[in-house]
Amino acid sequence: METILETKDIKKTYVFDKNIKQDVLKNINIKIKKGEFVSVMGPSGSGKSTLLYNISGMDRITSGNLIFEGNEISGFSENEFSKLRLEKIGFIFQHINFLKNMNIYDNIAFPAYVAKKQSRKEINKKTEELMKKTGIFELAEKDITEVSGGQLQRAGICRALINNPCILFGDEPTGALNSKYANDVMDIICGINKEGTTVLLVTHDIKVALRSERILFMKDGSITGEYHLGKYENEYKKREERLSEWLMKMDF
Ligand SMILES: Nc1ncnc2c1ncn2[C@@H]1O[C@H](COP(=O)(O)OP(=O)(O)OP(=O)(O)O)[C@@H](O)[C@H]1O
Repeated sequence: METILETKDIKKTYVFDKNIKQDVLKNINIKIKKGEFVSVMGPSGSGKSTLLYNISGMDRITSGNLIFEGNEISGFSENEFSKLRLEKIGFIFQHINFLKNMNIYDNIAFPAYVAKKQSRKEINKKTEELMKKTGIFELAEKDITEVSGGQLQRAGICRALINNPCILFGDEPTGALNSKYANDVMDIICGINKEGTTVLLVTHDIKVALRSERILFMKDGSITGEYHLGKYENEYKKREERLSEWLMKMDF
């Protein structure tokens, strides 16, 4: 299968002052295949979110190579990264940051208005389609303060998908939700993956990781293990046993 995203020896170093540096990502080499569903797990502070932000173009790596759809992008300018994020990348945050003076519908459609790749008619069609798919169509006119956390998270997924990204990143996308909402959100993400979108999530939650086909384990800024679960089917119990056993071996 074709690789959509590859990292070669990427590093991220935070410099606090002249003498204090922290290497948060240390020579990370990963390959994500087109259409794959990958989760990143690991202890708190191991660098999972930093990895996600750096490989999605939200933040800049310190050194190494970042290859997206076969093109080296680590040297991109801010403008080039903005364009790439807008057109090719979807990102679901744990705590969605919506614009306060816009209703849910316009918040979802906003990145499409900015990208100017779709006509108004196409944007409306896509927005409605996504809102129906995630079960929030009736909330279109609502203010962001008038909906539940689970509904807001679904709206965040719609916004992340409005420009038809090739790859969807999520930083603890179910972290702020109760288990019912978390399950619904994961059903939606799995559905999107089945339709062909590559998904890469950071999670602490084994239930979320169980939906993915491959788990990367991070410790102290390095990928220290990976586990192939295979495509999510119905053999939930067996997957849970296998993954729990592996995570125990990884000291998680
Ligand atoms: N902007 C920043 N400036 C300085 N240090 C940072 C910054 N962002 C993260 N760090 C540090 O990098 C390390 C890794 O943080 P990161 O948030 O990536 O870990 P994580 O594995 O996602 O943790 P958690 O599971 O708790 O969210 C931590 O020591 C953190 O303090």
